[in-house]
Parts: sequence; C-alpha cells; structure tokens
Amino acid sequence: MELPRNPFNRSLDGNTRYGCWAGFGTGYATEILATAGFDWLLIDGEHAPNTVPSILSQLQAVAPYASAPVVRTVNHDPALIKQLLDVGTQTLMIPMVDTAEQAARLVAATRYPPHGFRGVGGGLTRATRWDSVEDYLARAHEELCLIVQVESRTGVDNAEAIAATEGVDAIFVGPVDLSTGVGHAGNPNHPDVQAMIRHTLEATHAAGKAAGILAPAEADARRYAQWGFDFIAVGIDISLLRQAAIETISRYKPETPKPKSSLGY
Ligand SMILES: O=C(O)C(=O)C[C@H](O)[C@@H](O)CO
Repeated sequence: MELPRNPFNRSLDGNTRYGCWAGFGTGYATEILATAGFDWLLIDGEHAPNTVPSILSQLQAVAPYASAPVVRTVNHDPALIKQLLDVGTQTLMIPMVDTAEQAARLVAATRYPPHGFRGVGGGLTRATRWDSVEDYLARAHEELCLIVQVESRTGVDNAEAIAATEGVDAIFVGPVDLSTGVGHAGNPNHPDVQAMIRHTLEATHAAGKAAGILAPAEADARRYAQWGFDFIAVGIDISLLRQAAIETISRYKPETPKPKSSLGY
C-alpha cells in the first residue's frame, strides 16, 4: 500500500486551522471531538493521562474523520518518539524546546540513518501497516510533521535559530508556560508576553515555517488569527465539558459557583 498521507501539514496553506485539545486519554472521547468539525486535534501526552497504547487507540479512533491528529510527547526522549512514530503518529509536537541544538536532535530522532538515529520497527509497526507500505524506510520522513514548542524566554530568544532548523516544520507557542516562566503566571495577555509571542510568530514565518498557539478565549484566538497564526487550538475538551456542566446545573441551582480558571481562560 501507499504511505498514508499526513493531512495536517497539507492543511497548512496560509489559512488559519482551528483545533481542539484532547485531554481525556480515550479513543471514545477523542472520536467525539473528531466528529465536531475541528481541523486538527491535539492528543496530549504531556499533561493528560496518556500512554503509548492510549495514544494508539485515539489515532485509530480518529482515522476515519477529517480532523488531523497531532500527538504531544511528555519529553524529548528518542525512545518514546520512536514508539509514537511506530504506532502511526505522523505529526508530533514536542514541548519545551529552547535551542536549535535540541531541535536538531529531535529531528534526528524522527529520521532513519543516515539522516538520524530512529530505530527500525519494520513489520512490527502500525506506521508501516505491518510492512505493507512500500519504501517506508526511504519515505517515512515525507509524511512526518515536527512541531516544536517555544515556551520559555530562552526559546523566544532562540526562535529564529529553532525555526530555521532543517526538519522543524512548525513552532507552537505555549502561552501558559511562557507567561508563567517570565513572571506573569495566569496572564498570557500581559504586554511583555504578547510581545514575545509576536516575536516568535514573526521569527517562525521569516524561516518559512508555520506557527501555532493555544487560545481557548475567543478574543485571543481571533487576535492571533489576525496576526497570522497558522493553527490555533481554540478549545480544551475537559474545560468544555466542565463549563457546559456548570452552566447546565446553574440554570437549576443559580447559587452554583461560575467556572473560574487560574490560567487566564
Ligand atoms: O504552555 C502552554 O500554554 C502549553 O503548552 C499548553 C498547556 O500545556 C496546556 O495544557 C494548558 O492547559
């Protein structure tokens, strides 16, 4: 069979693509999101209770739908990256990338020798459709999309070099970690943080790469779309459930406290 095509990088054509965080860690919940019309879904292996098998079941659950899956790792471990690629992840997001050297090593973790050091799973893996994809070893990289997260002052300072790293396809700004790390916890809209976000966006575009961000508050998402962000996560499934649950019960019990977020959204 043909190497499966990656719908995520094909969707990055200059129009803003809207996504949703998938944090429940089950194929059932993520499949529901996939029927809702989001362009992409972030299966979160950093902060959600996910493992490689739970990520695999979510990839399988969303495969029939148009929402493109993006898988976030918990760290930079090449062994974990290998497992996530082997279960069929084609778009990977890696948190906390501060330097171009880190970015280059992450690229190498996704490439087979001589271009990198990804180990060969061959017929054991869903990525090769159990050895039915012709030329997988030679062509796997063509359908991979590597997104690195810039979410620290050092990362912002190095944004030009990180974005220029060959094999990095996109940068995703982490506004919560960035604002917290520079002393504005819960306030990604502080002018200093906004300036850092804009700088990262411009550095990413200057390198010809795509830029993404998380913005669950509508006014933020609309501003970032206007700035030119290519992909924006406009919701978090867990928060959406909680908000809808509280709004529902408060119609009958008006004394119910309204949803509050310590993160500024
Ligand atoms: O720093 C950020 O913002 C992110 O990387 C996203 C957070 O991890 C997200 O889990 C906030 O709920």
